[in-house]
Amino acid sequence: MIKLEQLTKRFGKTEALKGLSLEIQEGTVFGFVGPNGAGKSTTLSILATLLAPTSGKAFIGGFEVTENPREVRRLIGYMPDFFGVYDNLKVEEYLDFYGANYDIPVRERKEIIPKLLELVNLIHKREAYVDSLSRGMKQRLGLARCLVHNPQVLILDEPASGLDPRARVELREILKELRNMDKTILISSHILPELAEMCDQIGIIEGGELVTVGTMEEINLKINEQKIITIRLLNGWEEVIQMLSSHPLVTSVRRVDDRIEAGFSGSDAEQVQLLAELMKRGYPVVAFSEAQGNLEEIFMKITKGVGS
Ligand SMILES: Nc1ncnc2c1ncn2[C@@H]1O[C@H](COP(=O)(O)OP(=O)(O)OP(=O)(O)O)[C@@H](O)[C@H]1O
Repeated sequence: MIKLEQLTKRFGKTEALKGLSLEIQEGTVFGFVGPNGAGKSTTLSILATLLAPTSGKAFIGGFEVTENPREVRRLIGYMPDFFGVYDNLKVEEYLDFYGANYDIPVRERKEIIPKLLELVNLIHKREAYVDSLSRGMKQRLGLARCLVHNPQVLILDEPASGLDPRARVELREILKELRNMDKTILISSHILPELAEMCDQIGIIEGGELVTVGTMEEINLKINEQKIITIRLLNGWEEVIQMLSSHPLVTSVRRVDDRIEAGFSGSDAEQVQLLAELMKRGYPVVAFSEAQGNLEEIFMKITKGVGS
């Protein structure tokens, strides 16, 4: 349903996307995760036909986004990460305005809009001014807006950002309903756990490149496979960093303040061996431990390690 082929995008000297390739099957809820500046919004804007790639191709439903933008726009509903201000527009009028933009006849709009407001739990706010809505309500209205023309594909840029836990649960429930309606949904976030429960598949992007793609189970496995070992020394930092860099089970090494953080893909026994090796060589190890962290922190460390 969605296909990216070697997509690149340059903004002057900044390479926002460096040859991104990805395929998303119909009916999938796909989570696009990465730290700030990873290239998520750039990718979604290209798919939404708002930005042209520097090279490469992007297809939705078989239509290439730069060659057939009109067909693509009919297929997609796009929710940007930023909401404008809508003085003096009521919730219902707001949706009616967007429906008119898609040339939906008045009679149909009168039928569709209450249904959409039911779907996003805003029917009780139909007469309220858009500006008076809470952030969570505005996000849900944004969702309703991109559903006005009944698109098959939804592209949602950071829809959960700035929402409190309850508003997030509500959003998740709506996405479940949309999934049951067989929509293909591409949703971005910089927080992995935020997407973990609602997505069938996750793609992690960093520095304009795809780091990994898989089901949440597969991603969890990868994360668990890789431990982060923290080492503190009295001295000899450079030598230890060099030794670790050439160690076959060490996947990344960096110095952070008064410690070294090393990505390690070995077993517990191999971890013991690594420590033994450091001791044997006489390095003054003050501390050697596995970094504790929640899913999010570990994810951030891994993406930093892989991207740099
Ligand atoms: N219009 C622009 N002009 C110049 N540089 C840009 C522009 N848009 C994006 N960039 C740069 O491209 C890179 C990717 O940005 P992008 O907004 O796609 O990242 P992101 O993953 O969506 O991050 P965030 O979560 O912060 O929105 C960044 O380095 C950003 O500064």
